[in-house]
Amino acid sequence: MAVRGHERWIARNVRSDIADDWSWVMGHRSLGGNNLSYHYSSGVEPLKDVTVDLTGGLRTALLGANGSGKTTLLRILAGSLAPAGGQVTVDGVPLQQDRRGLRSHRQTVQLVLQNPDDQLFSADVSHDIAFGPANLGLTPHEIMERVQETLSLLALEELAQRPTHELSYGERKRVTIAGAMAMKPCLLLLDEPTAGLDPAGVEEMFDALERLEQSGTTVILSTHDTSLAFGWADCVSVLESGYAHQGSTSAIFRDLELLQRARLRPPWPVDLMRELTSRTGIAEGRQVPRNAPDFARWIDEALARRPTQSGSQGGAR
Ligand SMILES: Nc1ncnc2c1ncn2[C@@H]1O[C@H](COP(=O)(O)OP(=O)(O)OP(=O)(O)O)[C@@H](O)[C@H]1O
Repeated sequence: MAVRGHERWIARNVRSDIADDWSWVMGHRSLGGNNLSYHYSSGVEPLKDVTVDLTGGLRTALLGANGSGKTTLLRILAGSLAPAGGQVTVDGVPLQQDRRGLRSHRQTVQLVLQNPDDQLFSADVSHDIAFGPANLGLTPHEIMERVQETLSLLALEELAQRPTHELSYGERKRVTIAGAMAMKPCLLLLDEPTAGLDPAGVEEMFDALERLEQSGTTVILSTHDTSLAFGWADCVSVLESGYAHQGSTSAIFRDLELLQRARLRPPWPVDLMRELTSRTGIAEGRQVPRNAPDFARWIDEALARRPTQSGSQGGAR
């Protein structure tokens, strides 16, 4: 069976130890949404009363089924859509929905939409990445520096001169992230960044996201892939019937009723743990391992602890 790209990435990089200890988070900007509501002119009301807290330095996954309002919420948080009710805040300060407030907000928060073709404007990759910085009034030298920095951060150097319309879907997705990153935002909101990517593309995407995080950017992504969120995120916000349910990743994925209501499947490690518990009698109650190598270690330990027929502790092998 092919190993999916993000699972390979998670196996190498997951930070499962910090899910319930957020005390290390310092020096980042935080984004909040308080009691947000929104309705389209068609009458559809995807957000009724949504409160989310996107803490700087933490990986947050926004989860929800198709049509649950993920894109709508991200657009409101990024300032590209004004909420019907409620407030967006940065470090607790309400966003002013006027020209000045929104301009400054977009330097702090950048949104990358799901479809790259909605955000590619220029003929070639370098010009596209330069588009945002040029609008900030930077000098040509500063713009060039930002383009080079971003190309290298996202491992896109070889594509620098390529026409955007010739790029593959995955390459176009990385270029749109590069365009957002060139604005040097504190928070990067990604709408379904892995949708449509093959396993290698997903792995490259997560490698790139990790480099962004190392450069001090907080990444928030939306997805309906619960296994991806379980392996990657520190905390999770689930959109369901116009409301958000937020908590640490381990707490949210313990709530199987919530997942069912939200029309989401439990992540594979949660499913596997339940299956193993019911078949082998190994007691649940500990944190579910987040990836395959952790799972294998946990099984080895559990088998070693099992009493043998002679009454002594058994060995796994
Ligand atoms: N421009 C629009 N006009 C009218 N209704 C819209 C518009 N955009 C979205 N909607 C509706 O709002 C609801 C939420 O859409 P949204 O795109 O925010 O959901 P989503 O969770 O991102 O979905 P998906 O996972 O399918 O991308 C859907 O019912 C959708 O049909």
